[in-house]
Amino acid sequence: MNILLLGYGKMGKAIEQIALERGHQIAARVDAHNRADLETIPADAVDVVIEFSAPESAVDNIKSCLQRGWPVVCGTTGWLSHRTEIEQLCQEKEGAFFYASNYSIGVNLFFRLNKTLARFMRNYPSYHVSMTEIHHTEKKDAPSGTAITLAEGVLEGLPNKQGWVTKEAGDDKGSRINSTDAVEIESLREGTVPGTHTVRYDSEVDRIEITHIAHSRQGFALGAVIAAEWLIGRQGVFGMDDLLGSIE
Ligand SMILES: NC(=O)C1=CN([C@@H]2O[C@H](COP(=O)(O)OP(=O)(O)OC[C@H]3O[C@@H](n4cnc5c(N)ncnc54)[C@H](OP(=O)(O)O)[C@@H]3O)[C@@H](O)[C@H]2O)C=CC1
Ligand SMILES: O=C(O)C1=N[C@H](C(=O)O)C[C@H](O)C1
Repeated sequence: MNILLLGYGKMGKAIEQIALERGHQIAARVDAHNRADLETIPADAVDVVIEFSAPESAVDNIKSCLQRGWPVVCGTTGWLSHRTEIEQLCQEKEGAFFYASNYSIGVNLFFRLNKTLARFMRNYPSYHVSMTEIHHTEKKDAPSGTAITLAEGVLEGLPNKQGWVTKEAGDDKGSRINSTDAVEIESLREGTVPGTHTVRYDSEVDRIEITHIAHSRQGFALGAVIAAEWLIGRQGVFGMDDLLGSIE
């Protein structure tokens, strides 16, 4: 397939390498410097767009591609307040849109483990749930998209929790509620860490915790290319559960 890479930074380059190894072609590479070129690319030169750019650019990028009739696989985080708008546009254009906060197969298994653990902890209110995510210092958004998905999974399992809050005051993009009623997320930025997520349950006497550690960006990139291969020929709005459900 002919892939348009929209965003050609750390992820765009990792995706390019895996796409080429899997026999695909790169139709174009677009980043902030040559964004205007997007409008000049012939519609039939592109089978699918893989969009990993920045929180502030994702919405315009996705809209432009759906308007052109291109299927879009998006991995950019930090733009989800516009999700309904994008999904409506996709339906209106009878297009195809795939989003995941994390394309790694391992993280998606971890999401399921997290939901199961949260359901299991429902009857043990003496345990306090909290989360930590660690990423490289270039990351623009906090908390990570993956941490938000994990928090949503915890909230599904623990109906007494009222939302999520970030640990640092002033960085709260969740509901502003008492942290004892909420899932607390701590965001740390260290060196070149690709992505580490921990969910922990602390009591007076012990701690249960689960952690996913990405050793590199390869897992994210491979998942995004597999999602692009899967998306071709489909119409609608999709996520990793659709993809994994169809290959299990
Ligand atoms: N869902 C997932 O599995 C994963 C998601 N991510 C997310 O993907 C995104 C990108 O991450 P990463 O590659 O590490 O970031 P980088 O900062 O390394 O790369 C971002 C790229 O986007 C480009 N860009 C910025 N603005 C625009 C624009 N308006 N149009 C097109 N391109 C633009 C930048 O161009 P320039 O260099 O010219 O500024 C750069 O090439 C982040 O939101 C991150 O959270 C990351 C890993 C996994
Ligand atoms: O910015 C990153 O690097 C990552 N972003 C995603 C997120 O916000 O969850 C996924 C991964 O953890 C790497």
